[in-house]
Amino acid sequence: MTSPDTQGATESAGRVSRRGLFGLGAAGAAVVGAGVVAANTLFDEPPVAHASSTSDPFPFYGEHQAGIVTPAQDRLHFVAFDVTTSEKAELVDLLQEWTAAAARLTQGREAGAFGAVGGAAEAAPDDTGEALGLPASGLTLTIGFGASLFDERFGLAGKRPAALAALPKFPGEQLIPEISGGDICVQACAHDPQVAVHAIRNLARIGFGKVSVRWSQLGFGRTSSTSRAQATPRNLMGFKDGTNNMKLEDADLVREQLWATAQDGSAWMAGGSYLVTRKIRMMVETWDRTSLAEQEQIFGRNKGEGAPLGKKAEFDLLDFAAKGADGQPHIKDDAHVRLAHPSFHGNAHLLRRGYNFVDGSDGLGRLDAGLFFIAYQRDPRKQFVPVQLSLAKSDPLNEYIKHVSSGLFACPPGVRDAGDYWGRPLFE
Ligand SMILES: C=CC1=C(C)c2cc3[nH]c(cc4nc(cc5[nH]c(cc1n2)c(C)c5CCC(=O)O)C(CCC(=O)O)=C4C)c(C)c3C=C
Ligand SMILES: [Fe+2]
Repeated sequence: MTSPDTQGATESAGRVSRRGLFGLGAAGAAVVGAGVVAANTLFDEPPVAHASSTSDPFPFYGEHQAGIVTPAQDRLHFVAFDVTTSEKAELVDLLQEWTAAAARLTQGREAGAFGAVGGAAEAAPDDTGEALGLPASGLTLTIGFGASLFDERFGLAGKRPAALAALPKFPGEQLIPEISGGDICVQACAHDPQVAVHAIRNLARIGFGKVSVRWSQLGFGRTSSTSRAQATPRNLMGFKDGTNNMKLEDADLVREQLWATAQDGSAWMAGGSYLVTRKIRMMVETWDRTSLAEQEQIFGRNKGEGAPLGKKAEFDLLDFAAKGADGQPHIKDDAHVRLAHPSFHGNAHLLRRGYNFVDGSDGLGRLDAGLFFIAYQRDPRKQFVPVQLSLAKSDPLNEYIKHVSSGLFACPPGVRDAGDYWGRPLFE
């Protein structure tokens, strides 16, 4: 683990981060100005293994992409791109450029070797500059490929994984096509919103002429824990969300239910995972006029502790058979946690990693707010789909929510080292 102090020491020993650049003073700045190449070679230093504070970096290289089991950060900028070039070689070039930029950005460095102020005055800077002086802030960048990328344009049709099958139409959903789907997505998570936005902005800048932004979403206040070391946060309905989530410590579950394998049918996805996004708008004004008892019955947990109804503590086990003095089950048959529970879906788990969103108000005095639901899994056909079918059919929560956007992406395995790039096994 690297404490802020030891990280500072590493910087003075040679690593040039955005923070280091500003700590160098005039003499150091002159060295950086003359030494763009030097800054680039220093970049090969191994990253720290774990982030110990909210400013530290997470490793970029590894078997799996960061941003999946990584303890969920507080902020999100999610973007979906459409690919506009029809040249496969240009797409591969872009993925290589993006990977190099992502490797730098996630370590708290600028997007390009020259940076916001180190290049020629006549050229546009290769970093936009708004993160100068900011640390890595736990930034992770996670890429995914949508089903539409596997059409005829790039000769990938034969490599489309069966698990990337279109999601069925769910009862009640009101999807807006313009904010759904996309050829490529990038999920940026960080503890500082400026760092997440900076990363996506620079990837979009690098992609100019090859991709265009289809839609994007900002999120705040993670609505899940992905590690037992994290406290369970609350969603905008005021309930603890993420209690029974898959956690990185659940090694067997993570291996069985999160990571795709070559035996699943698409060798290039081995070590990857499938991502489902759903923008779910909440009618918060209606919810806020609903009694506490009804709110708790809808979820099947109490609002204060997050405990299962009939139990006391948050992590007490759900008991769907337990009945109260009135002979009725504490947790109703249509409670959200019962409908979504793995035991009713062939032991199907999800790794939920969603965020709250508030996109201002809707012009009628109502908050345009809700949950940007994110879930990773090994096969959405066996995991997200059955759970969501059951929720869409019977969940009383539906009176207060509306699904307005949907995305499904195949997130490839991690980038192994500086010679590798996002999606290489797919394109080779
Ligand atoms: C299809 C998957 C799911 C969608 C969509 C979904 C929407 C949604 N959920 C909440 C709030 C809570 N969900 C909770 C538990 C929970 N939810 C899902 C799946 C979906 N939720 C699962 C698999 C579970 C875990 C069930 C279990 O095993 O116990 C909870 C309880 C706390 C927790 O365990 O996380 C809350 C609260 C909202 C508000 C929402 C849509 C807006
Ligand atoms: Fe849920």
